[in-house]
Amino acid sequence: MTVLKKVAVLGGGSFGTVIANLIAENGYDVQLWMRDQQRADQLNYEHENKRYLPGYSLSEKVVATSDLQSVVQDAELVFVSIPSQSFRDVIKQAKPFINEGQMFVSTTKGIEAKTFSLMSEILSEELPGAQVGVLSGPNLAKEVVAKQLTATVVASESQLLRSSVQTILHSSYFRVYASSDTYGVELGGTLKNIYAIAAGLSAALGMGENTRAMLMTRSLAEMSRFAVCMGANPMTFIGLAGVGDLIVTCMSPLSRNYRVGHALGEGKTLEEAVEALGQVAEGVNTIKQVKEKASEMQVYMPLVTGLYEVVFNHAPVAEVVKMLMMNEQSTDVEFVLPRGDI
Ligand SMILES: NC(=O)C1=CN([C@@H]2O[C@H](COP(=O)(O)OP(=O)(O)OC[C@H]3O[C@@H](n4cnc5c(N)ncnc54)[C@H](O)[C@@H]3O)[C@@H](O)[C@H]2O)C=CC1
Ligand SMILES: O=C(CO)COP(=O)(O)O
Repeated sequence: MTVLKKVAVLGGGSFGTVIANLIAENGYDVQLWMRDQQRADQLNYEHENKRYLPGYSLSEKVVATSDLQSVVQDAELVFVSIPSQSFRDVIKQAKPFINEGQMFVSTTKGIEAKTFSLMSEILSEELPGAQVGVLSGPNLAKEVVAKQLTATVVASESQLLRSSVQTILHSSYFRVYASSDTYGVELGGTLKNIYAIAAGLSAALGMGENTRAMLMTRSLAEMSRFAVCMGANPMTFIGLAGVGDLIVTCMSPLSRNYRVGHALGEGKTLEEAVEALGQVAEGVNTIKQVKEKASEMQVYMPLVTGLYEVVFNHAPVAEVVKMLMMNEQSTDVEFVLPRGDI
């Protein structure tokens, strides 16, 4: 069994706090890096993250600080829960204190603008001597901290990293499966955010459950088609990090992406919807990045294209829906396996 002496989490938002708490509840000391020392002091004193997880009491073994060096230096395992657009910046700040062989696990479900890099790629680029992995699955932060039975996937080429993460996170209510398809697991968690926005939007417009089932199933087909073109294993998409996470975020008002979509459906502007949320909704940026990449790679993604028109070009939903429902049917084959031409 892996014995870890020092474990750290970067990012004191909803999910970083949840990961730190899972580790602490398993009996390990864990340091949580937050950029604001006042908030760190408050968390240490009250054992609660008042801003992101109000009302949930945290283990006393979670120790928060804004001193990045003391958190990452000599930590064998570091989880990174920083929103995608700040991720590289934080890793660059941490870089001077990092040594060869440390393990880094991203829990972030987004894509860096301009580079189309996923977070594991940023980690490998910035920290060439590190062992890199990702954690993804249907893991709504508030349900995990409430100890609802949950499963997730750790993916990495490193067997040591996979088993270390399983050891440190696994508990009676949190089950950790392992995968070697890092890219597929990470892409699944990232792409589903797009469709959660569409699901929230359709719910606010009063669309029915047949519609939601169609949307989710065709979303899975569309994201799998894209992922295969990008080199991921399509089988990953029928697992927790694919369809599992798609289900939870398209069904739950706890999902921030779903809530952004819902607010748009209620007539709010994108700016108002994001502002009211006060937390990260990665899917908003992901729509843009995936739409661009899909046209570059010539991948057919009608849902992404339609949602882009609604969210960024103010296209009327009714027109986009009509276009989606009425377009040329002769090419509609539900799926063709095993090449992944889904
Ligand atoms: N909340 C959830 O249920 C889950 C979230 N995730 C993913 O985890 C990532 C983080 O999400 P959440 O923690 O939920 O977001 P959040 O919005 O709750 O918190 C974000 C945290 O990052 C910090 N942050 C932002 N920019 C920073 C910077 N430049 N330097 C230092 N800290 C910075 C903020 O201060 C805040 O503490 C996202 O990619 C999300 O998709 C993954 C699984 C579940
Ligand atoms: O990824 C998540 C659950 O698995 C959280 O989704 P949101 O970022 O939409 O809240």
